Amino acid sequence: LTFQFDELTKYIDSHQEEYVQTLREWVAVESDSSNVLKRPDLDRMMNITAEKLKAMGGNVEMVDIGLQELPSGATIPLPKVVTAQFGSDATKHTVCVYGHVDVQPAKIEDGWATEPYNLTDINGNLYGRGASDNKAPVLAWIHTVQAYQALDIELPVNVKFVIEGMEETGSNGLDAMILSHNDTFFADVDYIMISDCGWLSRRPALTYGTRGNCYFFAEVEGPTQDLHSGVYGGTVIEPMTDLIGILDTLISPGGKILIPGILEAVAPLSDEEWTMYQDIEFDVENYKKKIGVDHLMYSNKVDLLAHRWRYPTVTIHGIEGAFSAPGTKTVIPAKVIGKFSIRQVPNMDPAVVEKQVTDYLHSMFGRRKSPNKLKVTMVIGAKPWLADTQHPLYEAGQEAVRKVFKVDPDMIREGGTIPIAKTFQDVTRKSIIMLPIGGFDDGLHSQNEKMSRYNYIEGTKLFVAYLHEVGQIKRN
Ligand SMILES: NCC(=O)N[C@@H](Cc1c[nH]cn1)C(=O)O
Ligand SMILES: [Zn+2]
Ligand SMILES: [Zn+2]
Repeated sequence: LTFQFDELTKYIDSHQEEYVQTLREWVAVESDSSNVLKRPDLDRMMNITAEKLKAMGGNVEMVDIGLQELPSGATIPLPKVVTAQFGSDATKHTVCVYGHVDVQPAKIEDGWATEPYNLTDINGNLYGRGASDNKAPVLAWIHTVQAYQALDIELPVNVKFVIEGMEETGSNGLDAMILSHNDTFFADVDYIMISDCGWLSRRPALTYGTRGNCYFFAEVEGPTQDLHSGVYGGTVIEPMTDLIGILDTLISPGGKILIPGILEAVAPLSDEEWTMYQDIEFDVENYKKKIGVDHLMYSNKVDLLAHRWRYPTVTIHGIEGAFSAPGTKTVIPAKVIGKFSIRQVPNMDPAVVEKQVTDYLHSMFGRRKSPNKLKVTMVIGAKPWLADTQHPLYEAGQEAVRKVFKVDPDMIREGGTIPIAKTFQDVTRKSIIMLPIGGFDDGLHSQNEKMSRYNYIEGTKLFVAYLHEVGQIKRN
């Protein structure tokens, strides 16, 4: 079978506007999985995804994954997971592409230069929430199959899809779905492909590790209702003061995690890793410029990469119930919920971390002798994932990158989390590769998230080439 790469890339180039228009339609759906009020939009996004795959002749199912329990105790249906299958030739490998079409929240008031849900092209950059994370990569995979179909070129592998709508909130319900479909949908899958991350620089990359994440709520409850801070201040032991006090014991100003046991679990950095990081092209000054800071926790490349990829960190995200609007409300909030997360790395175990954090916060709170009530809950416990870079999947990735971009890819890890990656690895026991097409400066989860046309279109070509390369891997 000769590989008709030129025909395929020409087809992709000539359909660029159509691909951008589809991305525009997808970005217009406010599929924010963290806000239950947006659930109808998220459900609509899952339907749009399923319809797109059906229109291409895929064998599509919308899998019911049960209910989501809300903090109030009420339940709502989780968005359905879309599965699809193209081809079932037993002589070929079967790959399964995983992606998500839910997004992080975004409001123009957060400081966006353009409407977050109106895809806006500025100098070849397509700005919009979810453009890079993860709608364009999912579409690039779909367009890959479509390009083969349109040119009547046989797919070199059978292609399956698993597209979910809860990734940004920890992939609720997906673990159980994978377990229950392991002997059916996943039985003939050979390899799993994920494109939900970005390059480190302008050089294309292959990703072989992600951090996990343990996300906590620390709720401090005091009076039965909010109080006037002048009338009651000085007499009441304030929940917010307690909360800030205990949150401040999590991490030192220099970035050292202060919770006993956490750092002890971390796999030490090997000499081999140190050398690998040393050889990676990473411009520290550029990195600082991109995020708009003069100083970082560390000044040298290896420390920075190691702390981005393979050491844990604590981030305090916000406080629910706190006064945060513009203006000067003089209130004592009655109940506040501190939200923080701890990125996980080998050999940390979320179940152990949950106990370490809960015990530690209760002991710090105990020292305050406060009459208020503290409740600590871990709401997400996602494990880290690490791949074998010597696997033929990675060789195939290198070959495909060379074919499309004429360079060797960086071999990188990702500081973010794909909560389901480790479950795929443990339950299906199939090899996984992460094949990013996002740019290093896409602003994921941030204001002005974007996907460049270049990455979107060349990324589609990369996937086309990659399927060919995977088709070449010898079958056992
Ligand atoms: N694109 C991957 C991504 O952004 N994943 C989220 C998943 C997550 C982890 N904890 C809560 N959500 C991330 O923040 O890494
Ligand atoms: Zn994502
Ligand atoms: Zn994300």
